[in-house]
Amino acid sequence: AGAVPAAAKSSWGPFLKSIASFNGDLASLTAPPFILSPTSLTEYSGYWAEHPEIFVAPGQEKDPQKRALLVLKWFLTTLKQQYSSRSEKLGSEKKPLNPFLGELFLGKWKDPTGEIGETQLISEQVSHHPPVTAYAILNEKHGVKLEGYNGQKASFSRGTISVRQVGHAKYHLKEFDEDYLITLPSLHIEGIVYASPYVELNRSSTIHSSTGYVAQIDYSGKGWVTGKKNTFSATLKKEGSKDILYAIDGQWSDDFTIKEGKTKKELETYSAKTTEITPLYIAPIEEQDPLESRRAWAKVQESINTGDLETTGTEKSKIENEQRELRKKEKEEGREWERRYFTRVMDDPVFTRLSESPGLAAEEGKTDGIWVFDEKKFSQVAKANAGGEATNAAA
Ligand SMILES: CCC(=O)OC[C@H](C)CC[C@H]1O[C@H]2C[C@H]3[C@@H]4CC=C5C[C@@H](O)CC[C@]5(C)[C@H]4CC[C@]3(C)[C@H]2[C@@H]1C
Repeated sequence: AGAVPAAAKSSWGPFLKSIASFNGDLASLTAPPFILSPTSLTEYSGYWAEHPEIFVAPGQEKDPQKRALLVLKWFLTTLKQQYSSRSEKLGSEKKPLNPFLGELFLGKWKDPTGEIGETQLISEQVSHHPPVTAYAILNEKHGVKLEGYNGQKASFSRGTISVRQVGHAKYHLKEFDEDYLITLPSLHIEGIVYASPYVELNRSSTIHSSTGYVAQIDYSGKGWVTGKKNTFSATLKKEGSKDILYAIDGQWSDDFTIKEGKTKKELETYSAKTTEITPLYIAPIEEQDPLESRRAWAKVQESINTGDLETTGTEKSKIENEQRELRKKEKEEGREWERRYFTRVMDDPVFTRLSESPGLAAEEGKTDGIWVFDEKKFSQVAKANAGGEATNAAA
């Protein structure tokens, strides 16, 4: 991780004091300027499919057991970008912009080859207090749909910030009418006292398939055997069986190897470091909806990038004041902000069926509702936009 300029270190002291009285709301932390990222948290939903070819691979596999392995492999290949891409690119973990209610982040991974087809990203901040981001990633050609939502419950102790993720991801294969319920790993931020924070994943997470396969991923961080960071070991089993069908071991930010459960035969080694990611295409700012992150935060992002703290402050307050006005008006009119692509339900059949599987502590999804992608709303927006284009063309 990059060294922190001495001057910046001086602001680290007050920051460390501020986290000593940390109340669990990450957005409330007064992060020092060098930790502020110009990226909004709504953009993090894109980390789920930066290798579209791996994201759609299960849709082309006829054998259900191999499909379950390909879903586990895809999940593991998303971890490096999810949890260490800021450290790799920017020298340390950063504090993302805290999205406002209704903020959108829309993009697509194009496919010049024609084999993968286009993969669309829809990310929406469906709650501000507490912050919850819902997302859907759609690939029509292979009938693959990922939908999910996540929030964070954070605490601070012994010099590290621990984050439990609330929510889940649901990977659906249309051709096989198959679902995979994915739980989100807990994490903690190491290196805070050295003013060079980075994420390490804790404990374990699971993937339960409607075909009865269970993947468990155990994150051992600085493995006590290897001493290497980001170490994990994963197994794929049939529900109720002790037999390991496949075992995957290694580092989610580097290499990991897929082995046959019984024979330990090495089937494949994946290199997270060398596998190219596909860039996400985002519409130019002038074509974006005012609610889209990079248009809404443009002035704040600009001032963070130029280190102009004062403008960052004033531009952020403008957005926060606009939001307060909107909430006040909604309250007076007795209505709630209309989410554009997602709906909150108290029960989701797939979630219920798969979360009954033993060992899946998914109770948090049941407390204040589950956010699901609303196909009806999506097609209405698409029609409205298409209509819009048509009228522009007509004009
Ligand atoms: C916050 C003040 C400060 O300077 O703290 C020092 C550090 C920057 C720690 C706080 C921030 O660390 C960031 C890491 C962020 C998570 C990274 C990846 C993901 C996966 C994604 O799928 C969902 C979101 C999630 C969990 C991010 C949530 C927000 C985190 C914890 C940032 C912290 C504010």
